[in-house]
Amino acid sequence: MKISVIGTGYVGLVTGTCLAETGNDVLCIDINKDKVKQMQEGVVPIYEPHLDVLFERNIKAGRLTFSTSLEEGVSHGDIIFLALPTPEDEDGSADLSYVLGAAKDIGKLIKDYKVIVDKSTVPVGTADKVTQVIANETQVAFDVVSNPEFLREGFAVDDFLKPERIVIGSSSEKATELMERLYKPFVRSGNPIIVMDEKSAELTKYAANSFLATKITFMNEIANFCEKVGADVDMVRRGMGTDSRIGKRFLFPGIGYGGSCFPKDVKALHKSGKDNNYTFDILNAVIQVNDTQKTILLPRIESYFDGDLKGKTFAVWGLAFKPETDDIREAPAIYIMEQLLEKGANITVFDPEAMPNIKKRFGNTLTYANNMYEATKGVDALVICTEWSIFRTPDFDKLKANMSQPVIFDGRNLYDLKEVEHQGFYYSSIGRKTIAQ
Ligand SMILES: NC(=O)C1=CN([C@@H]2O[C@H](COP(=O)(O)OP(=O)(O)OC[C@H]3O[C@@H](n4cnc5c(N)ncnc54)[C@H](O)[C@@H]3O)[C@@H](O)[C@H]2O)C=CC1
Ligand SMILES: O=C(O)[C@H]1O[C@H](OP(=O)(O)OP(=O)(O)OC[C@H]2O[C@@H](n3ccc(=O)[nH]c3=O)[C@H](O)[C@@H]2O)[C@H](O)[C@@H](O)[C@@H]1O
Repeated sequence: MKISVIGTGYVGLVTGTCLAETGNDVLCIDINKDKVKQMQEGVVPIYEPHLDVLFERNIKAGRLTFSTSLEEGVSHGDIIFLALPTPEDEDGSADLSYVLGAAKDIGKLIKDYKVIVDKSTVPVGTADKVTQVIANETQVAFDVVSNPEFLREGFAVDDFLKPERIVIGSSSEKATELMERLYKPFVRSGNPIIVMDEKSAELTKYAANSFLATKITFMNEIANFCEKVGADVDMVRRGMGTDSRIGKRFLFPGIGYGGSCFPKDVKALHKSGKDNNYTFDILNAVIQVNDTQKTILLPRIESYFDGDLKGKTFAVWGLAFKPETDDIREAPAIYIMEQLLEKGANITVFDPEAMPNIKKRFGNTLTYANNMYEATKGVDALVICTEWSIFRTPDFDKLKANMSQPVIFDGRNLYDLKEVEHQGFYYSSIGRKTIAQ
């Protein structure tokens, strides 16, 4: 099939590449000229495991091409995916200007029947709005489908190629048939394509993300309570997670959820509630608890150093909002580092992939190390913000030799308490007892 993808961020790029992988002729459109040039030269503009192999293969096969021209995009695809940003607006709602702006332009350019697919995460009612905006510009027949994306950064290719489910919100038989045909190669494992109305599909996406954010937040609160009463959240997590009704995943406490989606999507659903005369009390609490959780290590760090961080030096390991990505959007590390800098501390950072993005944001206010050990030379404490595998089994002797004090504040519970105690570290983590030497 001929496919166009408008917007080549995470979702657009993965969607386009994976659809080319199953033999479709895919044209990806982006307004960012530099990005398009880079992609035309065969360079993947983001770090995402396994994407480069598929990307290269499909470009070579001529199935994956790039352009800045929306006109070309509208003429090329029988199915046109909108994978455009829906960032948080000032009032917490999803900013639909990219999606509706593109819809209007598509309306002006459309010459024959097309299926326009909302891949972006959008509030209930957006498919209707997109339909209206296009219909205002053209007499040509078209259908609008809601097809939310559930991929996770770091596992995006696998999630797209082997999805647990595909949700299609459509009230047109013709469009539904085309979408089912397009996705057929991805459901060979027996996972379902769930067809529903557009509004339910739109809400499914917000409900899924908000539920997962709530699950994490609940565990963060349990972790905080564990510290008050002397319980160990790792044990509680294991005890709970073996109940299949609860499940083992997304129960890991830490320094709050971040990323480009959970924070904005929880707020957008909360705001959607307000707009429809419904108060999501639970989401209100989730937003507040997560805001506090992001900087929960700070009072501990301050208290350890008797309230004076001026001139103290810290190593920060992990800057991305989670491992296996270079994405720093809403990364807890950012909030912690901003506050440490404000209090006069010096920081040396290391992350396997996110250093260039952090450099763009923090410039020379930070020192950038070439590896995890270099970051710890002469520091008063190590702060861990992301659970990259490389941080999980460090050489503790080397760390002790490098650091001016053996002190670790761990926002991701990477180490076994007995081991760090044995190694002679002061160790503060989340929801577990503090090891004080
Ligand atoms: N990042 C993720 O893991 C996931 C994101 N989503 C949703 O997918 C949507 C897109 O998210 P990301 O891919 O992260 O976005 P992104 O912000 O990484 O990329 C968006 C791309 O669209 C381009 N763009 C902006 N305006 C354009 C226009 N008028 N024409 C052509 N290109 C244009 C930008 O240059 C950029 O390359 C959002 O609604 C997001 O909530 C859904 C599931 C996963
Ligand atoms: O809509 C989206 O953009 C995507 O949002 C999330 O994917 P992603 O943001 O890539 O990352 P997750 O693995 O879900 O992690 C999100 C945040 O939660 C945190 N988290 C996750 C799991 C956990 O147990 N504890 C925890 O604190 C992570 O550190 C991270 O900051 C969802 O998992 C995807 O299904 C969804 O498509």
